[in-house]
Amino acid sequence: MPGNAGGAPAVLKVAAVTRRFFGVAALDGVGFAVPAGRITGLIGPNGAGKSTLLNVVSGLLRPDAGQVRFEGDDVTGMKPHRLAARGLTRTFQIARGFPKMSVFQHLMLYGPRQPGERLLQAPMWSRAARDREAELAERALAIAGRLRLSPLLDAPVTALSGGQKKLVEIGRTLMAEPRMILLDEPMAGVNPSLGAEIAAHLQALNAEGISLCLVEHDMALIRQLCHHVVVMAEGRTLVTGSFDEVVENAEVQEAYLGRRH
Ligand SMILES: Nc1ncnc2c1ncn2[C@@H]1O[C@H](COP(=O)(O)OP(=O)(O)OP(=O)(O)O)[C@@H](O)[C@H]1O
Repeated sequence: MPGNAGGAPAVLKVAAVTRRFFGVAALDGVGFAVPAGRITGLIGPNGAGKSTLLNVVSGLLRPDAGQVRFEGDDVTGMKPHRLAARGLTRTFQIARGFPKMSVFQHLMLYGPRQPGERLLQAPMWSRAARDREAELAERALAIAGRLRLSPLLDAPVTALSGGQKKLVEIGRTLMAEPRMILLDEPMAGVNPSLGAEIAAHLQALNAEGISLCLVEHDMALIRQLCHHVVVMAEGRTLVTGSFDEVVENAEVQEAYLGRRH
């Protein structure tokens, strides 16, 4: 297992975040810090609030109370495209997308553009927009290459396996040149060999300085990948620490594993 977070400064801070659905708190004052330049695992039993938290941090849901800070700035409630422009992106558990579009078109769709620029309106493009589009195409090809998606660039996303879709999700986030990526179950339902490949990609991205925070149920993967682990239960943070520290914790064993020593 990698060493612990070792006092790295926080890239992301979640403070006292509450989010209710029909009066019931899915998040109930949750707070924790994600160390910069590391891989953080966000774990907890079903219904703990992990997906809701990811939705709040990535701007899909507004919290009822509390604050989210990214690189020191208050980004609470900021829309996903603005967060992406600031360097914070996310993947989805089930890849979203447009069934008729190819892998290449998907990647291109998520490249950062200047305000007013639109894909597929070639006659209206300015020279600068065309140059930018060419840059984005080059970037999409490079990302597909590193994720071993090049042979699939022209394939419609519907033709991909679950694991390949997860790779496109990662590729999509990389188009925004992120400094931090939130990943919602990046290996769930993926065959073991592609899962190992995805794990290696995540480690390589992290080695390049991108902070990662992933929700994942597979404890072996959390142990293998994560420098730091945040355990949630019932909408709150139960404990944070290295994998070994959190699994030793009696409250975690009771809440997460359903047993006490
Ligand atoms: N859109 C919604 N409307 C109503 N309740 C919701 C909604 N989204 C989440 N909840 C509720 O909020 C609580 C937390 O759910 P959430 O999906 O965030 O947990 P989780 O930790 O991601 O669970 P899992 O590991 O099963 O995905 C659950 O009780 C869930 O039923």
